[in-house]
Amino acid sequence: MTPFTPGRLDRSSPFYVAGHGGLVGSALWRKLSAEGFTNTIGRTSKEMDLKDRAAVFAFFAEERPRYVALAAAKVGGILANKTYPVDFLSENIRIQVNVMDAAQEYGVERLLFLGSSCIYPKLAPQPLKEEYLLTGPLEETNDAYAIAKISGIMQVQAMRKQYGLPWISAMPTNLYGPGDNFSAQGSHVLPALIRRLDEARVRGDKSVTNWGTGAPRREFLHVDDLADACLHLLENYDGPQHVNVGVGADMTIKELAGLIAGTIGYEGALRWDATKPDGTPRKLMDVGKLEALGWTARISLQDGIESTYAWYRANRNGLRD
Ligand SMILES: NC(=O)C1=CN([C@@H]2O[C@H](COP(=O)(O)OP(=O)(O)OC[C@H]3O[C@@H](n4cnc5c(N)ncnc54)[C@H](OP(=O)(O)O)[C@@H]3O)[C@@H](O)[C@H]2O)C=CC1
Ligand SMILES: C[C@H]1O[C@H](OP(=O)(O)OP(=O)(O)OC[C@H]2O[C@@H](n3cnc4c(=O)[nH]c(N)nc43)[C@H](O)[C@@H]2O)[C@@H](O)[C@@H](O)C1=O
Repeated sequence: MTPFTPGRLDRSSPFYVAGHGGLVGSALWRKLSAEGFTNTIGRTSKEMDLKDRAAVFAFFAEERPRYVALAAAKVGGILANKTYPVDFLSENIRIQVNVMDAAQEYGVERLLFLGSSCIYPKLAPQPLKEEYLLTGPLEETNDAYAIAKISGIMQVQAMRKQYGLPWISAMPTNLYGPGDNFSAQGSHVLPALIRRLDEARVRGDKSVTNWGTGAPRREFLHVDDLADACLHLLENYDGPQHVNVGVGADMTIKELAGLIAGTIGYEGALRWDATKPDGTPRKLMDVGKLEALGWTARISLQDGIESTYAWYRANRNGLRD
């Protein structure tokens, strides 16, 4: 078989963005539009439930996408993952299996699967290198989700082995940006803090209480940088190993809360509720592989928080619960 050489994607070929209405999918959609893609396809979960295998096969038979970005998933923060492990395992596995099986059946040329940094062992050495996958036990608050994501990486690798398909996987660190989920219970920490601290500022509260000890360290990547990295990978990378996507720097949750409070002008005290889970102590990506492929993040955390806060203020009345 002739080895596949990645290169520029054809701008007029059908490109299906699974999950095009979500945080990542909508950023990918913006990126593809800005790059001149003219045949981008999306379906909401109401229009097509990706858990419905027959519907997914019918869609691929009809639309015949040449490229696919798999950014549809059941996604949530630490509490949602801890509370609903069955949903995070079962829904994600079904979505991935249906989309990838149909993509194989209908000859999709390039597919990018999106996983998450939670695939790595809870106590893996830092920074997290791609080869640390499956070297130790997972973090308990999101092990079901992580197993679903690991099975997605495996499915991509299996498609490569069995059918010679040049499909790839990317593992983003914690993401944020316009279109994020700002719900009180289900969201990730960065949007949760923007909302909580802004509401406290408006009410004039003297203090706010956040989850956990504030000691865990996390890395935050703006979703527009992620979308840029996804297209870069599709045009410049082919290989069985997943590729980390991050900025290569992290901070404590306490530091993040201080940064957000400063940005939005909240001057009250920040308190911590240690009865809530901390999750994994640290998740810092080694981004050496991606840098060697010629990509680095561009949006600073300060700029990203400012623009995300502006987006939140402009859209907060119509947000999902
Ligand atoms: N957010 C983060 O911090 C991180 C995210 N990721 C990964 O990025 C990807 C996208 O996440 P993100 O954009 O944040 O998630 P969102 O929750 O913002 O978006 C999820 C998308 O998936 C779609 N979807 C979910 N279930 C179904 C279904 N049964 N049928 C059809 N569509 C469905 C939703 O469609 P609809 O809105 O129409 O229901 C929505 O468009 C995921 O794979 C996630 O694991 C990785 C690392 C960090
Ligand atoms: C992307 C990633 O996201 C999840 O893992 P996580 O990194 O632990 O994500 P998180 O953003 O929810 O929490 C980060 C830290 O922040 C603390 N924290 C404080 N206050 C709030 C708060 O108000 N909300 C939330 N959610 N966390 C808070 C919280 O206690 C924790 O210490 C998984 O879905 C996982 O599967 C995954 O892939």
